[in-house]
Amino acid sequence: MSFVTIPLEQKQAVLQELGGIKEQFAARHWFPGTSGNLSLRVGDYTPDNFHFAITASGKDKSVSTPSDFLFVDQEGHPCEATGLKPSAETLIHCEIYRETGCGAVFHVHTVFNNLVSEYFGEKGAVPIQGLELIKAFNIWEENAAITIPVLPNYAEIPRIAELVSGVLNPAIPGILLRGHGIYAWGKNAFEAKRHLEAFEFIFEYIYRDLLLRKS
Ligand SMILES: CSCCC(=O)C(=O)COP(=O)(O)O
Ligand SMILES: [Zn+2]
Repeated sequence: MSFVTIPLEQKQAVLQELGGIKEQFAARHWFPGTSGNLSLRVGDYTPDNFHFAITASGKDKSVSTPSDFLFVDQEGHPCEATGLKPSAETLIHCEIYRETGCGAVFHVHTVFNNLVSEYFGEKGAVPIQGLELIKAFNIWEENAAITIPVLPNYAEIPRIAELVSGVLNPAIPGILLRGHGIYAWGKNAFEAKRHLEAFEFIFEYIYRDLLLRKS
């Protein structure tokens, strides 16, 4: 494990932005039962050398404390002296950064993303067509059809992380874990938040659409 010195101003900016996002998502009840994790990259990026701030594992993400986040390297190891433990799902964040070069990765558990991931779990992908919110992914084609990958929710996170590169579609900034939640990312926190909000809108739409069609 090698420690790096991240300039104080960079650290403060990242922690402030990530803390603000955490508060907004908590207000939407997007972190039930300590679930969910958020990360924001800091400094330069190459696929084999990057650093990011990530939520500490097992915390109540609806409260703000000085020990909410820590900084880790591209392997998910703390890159500064700390007593905090990174999110249990840090390796999935590492894999998404490595594959996409993105700037932020947000993971939340919601009833809608869980229901939809389970409904389409066997198929391995959620199909969507013609919704306006697809434009939030920068896809502007009329009546666009997209699919969101769904990965199995193995107990061992490295087993999930190693599947990410095989299903990741660079045009679709999200992956569902079956019966677990969504990972959404973007080039920065603003974009990752826009993507996550669009995914959540779409999942609620799919759920309600399926109900309507049944009745
Ligand atoms: C109680 S939720 C189970 C773990 C999980 O899926 C999650 O998102 C939170 O884990 P973390 O280690 O990031 O707190
Ligand atoms: Zn989770």
